[in-house]
Amino acid sequence: MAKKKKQKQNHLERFENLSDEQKMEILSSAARLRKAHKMKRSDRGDWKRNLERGRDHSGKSASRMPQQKSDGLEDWTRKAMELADSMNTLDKVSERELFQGVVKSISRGGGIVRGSHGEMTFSLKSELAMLQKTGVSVGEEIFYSMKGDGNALVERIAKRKSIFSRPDPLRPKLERVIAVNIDYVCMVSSLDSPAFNPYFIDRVLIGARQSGADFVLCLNKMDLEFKDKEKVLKELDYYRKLGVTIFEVSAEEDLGIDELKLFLKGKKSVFVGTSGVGKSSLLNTISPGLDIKTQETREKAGGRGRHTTVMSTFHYLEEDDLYIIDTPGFREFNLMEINKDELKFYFPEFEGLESCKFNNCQHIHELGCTVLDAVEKDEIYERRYDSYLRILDTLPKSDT
Ligand SMILES: Nc1nc2c(ncn2[C@@H]2O[C@H](COP(=O)(O)OP(=O)(O)OP(=O)(O)O)[C@@H](O)[C@H]2O)c(=O)[nH]1
Ligand SMILES: [Zn+2]
Repeated sequence: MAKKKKQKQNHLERFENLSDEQKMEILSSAARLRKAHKMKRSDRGDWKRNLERGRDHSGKSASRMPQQKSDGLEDWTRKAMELADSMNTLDKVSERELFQGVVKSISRGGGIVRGSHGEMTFSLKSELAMLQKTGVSVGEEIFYSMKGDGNALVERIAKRKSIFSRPDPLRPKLERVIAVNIDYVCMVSSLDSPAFNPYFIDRVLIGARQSGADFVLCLNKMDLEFKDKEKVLKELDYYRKLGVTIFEVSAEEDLGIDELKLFLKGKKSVFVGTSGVGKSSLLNTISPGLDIKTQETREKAGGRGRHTTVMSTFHYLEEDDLYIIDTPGFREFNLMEINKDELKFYFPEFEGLESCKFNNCQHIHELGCTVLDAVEKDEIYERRYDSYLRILDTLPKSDT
């Protein structure tokens, strides 16, 4: 009995160490075995009829029928491993012809992929769904085979280089992936109308750092004149000191666009921003071919002025060698997988200070806090410190 248990464990451990392709082969086989078993079971017509009548063949009550073995994939995976062992096929996984592509957009159960065959709809191989914790996302690099109907079947997903996500606004524990494999998170803000919001920028800045991509700030509507312009520009200087890349642009007057395009060339960029900052206008100025609906064009078309971009969409602009992912306008941007003790590490201005009296100092009101000292002496910008406190307020406590 103990030996059997060990064998079972062994099979599962070996399964974990297989390549993705081998795993998939085994899972396919497991699914086939399970299906065959189910069909066999449903063939037992008279047994089933007896069961429905509440009696088995021997006339015993159905409640005392032996429990059916679990349909759990784990057991079938183990059986498939045994089968592969006995037939010696594990090391000879068939190399089907696979093509490479990038996921352009997502819809229920699949989406659109841009690959060697142009753009086509795709579906996911069912075993893949079992291997992946989250489904595929926009920007995903995938390997697909061609199905008989001319659509793609995603067989493998490449390791992600970056993941830009946020919590679901209604279910905060649920991660909503905005885009993957991106080089830049390009945040569009406006100088005014809507007002420049550095608190929002600070959150996205942290989200970008977590994702593994670089943060880029595009300050749009630079053509506007308004009384607090100097104040906003001073704020920008502070971000520059923190090492943030900033482009001052005007989509309306085509200012600073060429510089931005040159910077984005050959890189994958996801564009984010709150509604009305001119993200759609900016993308259309970058490339009129994108033809993204702006608030004005929507109103002219009789729309109600609400967002039309409901999902992220990946665009490749061959002429300029730009990879751009457009996203719906965000109303809020919260952070995930970060706790109260970790937030300080996302504020580079806190680095290099002498350590606080308490090594678990959260820099709120503790005695001997060097961050508070530096804020008082104007060595740390108070507005940024205020942002730190506001974000801190929204985060969960550390687990320890
Ligand atoms: N003055 C000025 N206005 C601009 C500029 N860019 C966009 N706008 C105006 O700002 C408004 C909003 O522009 P959109 O491009 O629709 O903004 P958006 O960020 O895409 O907004 P949503 O689609 O709602 O997410 C429109 O009335 C644009 O004409 C700019 O550079 N300067
Ligand atoms: Zn402190």
